[in-house]
Amino acid sequence: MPHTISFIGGGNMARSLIGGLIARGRDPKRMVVADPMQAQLDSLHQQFGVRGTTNNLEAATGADVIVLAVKPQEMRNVTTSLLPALKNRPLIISVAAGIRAADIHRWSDGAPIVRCMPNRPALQGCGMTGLFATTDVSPEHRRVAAELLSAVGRTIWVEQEAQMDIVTAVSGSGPAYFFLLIEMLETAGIQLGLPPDVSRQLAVETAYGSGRMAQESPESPAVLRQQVTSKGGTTDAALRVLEAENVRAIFAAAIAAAARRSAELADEFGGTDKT
Ligand SMILES: NC(=O)C1=CN([C@@H]2O[C@H](COP(=O)(O)OP(=O)(O)OC[C@H]3O[C@@H](n4cnc5c(N)ncnc54)[C@H](OP(=O)(O)O)[C@@H]3O)[C@@H](O)[C@H]2O)C=CC1
Ligand SMILES: O=C(O)[C@@H]1CCC=N1
Repeated sequence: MPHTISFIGGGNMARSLIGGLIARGRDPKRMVVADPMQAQLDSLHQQFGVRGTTNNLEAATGADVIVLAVKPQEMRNVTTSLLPALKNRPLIISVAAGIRAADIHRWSDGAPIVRCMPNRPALQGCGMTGLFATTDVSPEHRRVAAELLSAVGRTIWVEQEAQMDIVTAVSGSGPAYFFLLIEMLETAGIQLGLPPDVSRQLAVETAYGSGRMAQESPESPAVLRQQVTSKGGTTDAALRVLEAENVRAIFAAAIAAAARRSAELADEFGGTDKT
């Protein structure tokens, strides 16, 4: 019998996971979602047929797996409010940025915790999720968490919890960097004289094709880039501008800022535990 899953928080990330799981055959009747906004619950019900409630405790009671999909700021209150539902030791999966396993473990009175950092393309079944669990989490619970997230894309375990901050910066936030690049390509195309719909299509399909090629090709992204870049040609002209403007340093600083912010969120809204 597949697990019953309770989502606490029905926002963007929960929507991506619920939609991705249902599209890949999970039974919406074995899921429930809790959110304070009735409109949010109605929209999830309409789109995916999943039951909603504004009562977190009701949603969590009897679930085998509880996915905490609220903002890091809410994690402490939400977890402690679920305590009566945690007596049967359901698995807690946290997708919250930053918040450390030891803090959730403490707030939940010792529940097994797997931290997951998925990303929004989970909705399309092509998400990327980094997972981390402390050594006391059983192989069975690790398997359940990995299986759940594998249903909506690829998964990878990290060994050190601090690496989850870096996963968050690279792949959790990562879709936003690619969307920004798509926006910038689209805008540049329009400014140079293309109709907006033509420019949008060129930008989106180029991003899709490049991602697929990077995924499927045995070559590294650096080699694939070189294969597009004819000496003295158009790509070379563009890349020279990007390198001269220090695009690599800009991206390195941006991603470091995201990783730093993840660690800060843990300190601000978690506690002092560091593992
Ligand atoms: N968005 C993304 O791409 C990713 C997000 N994450 C993580 O997922 C978590 C959720 O992010 P995201 O989905 O973007 O945020 P959203 O704000 O879209 O979703 C959070 C939802 O939780 C609801 N909520 C607020 N308080 C409570 C409460 N006490 N009990 C139940 N539900 C509550 C919010 O309602 P209301 O709006 O009314 O406050 C909102 O609908 C975060 O911790 C984030 O770090 C991880 C990976 C990627
Ligand atoms: O921006 C955020 O904090 C969340 C975590 C990763 C993606 N969105």
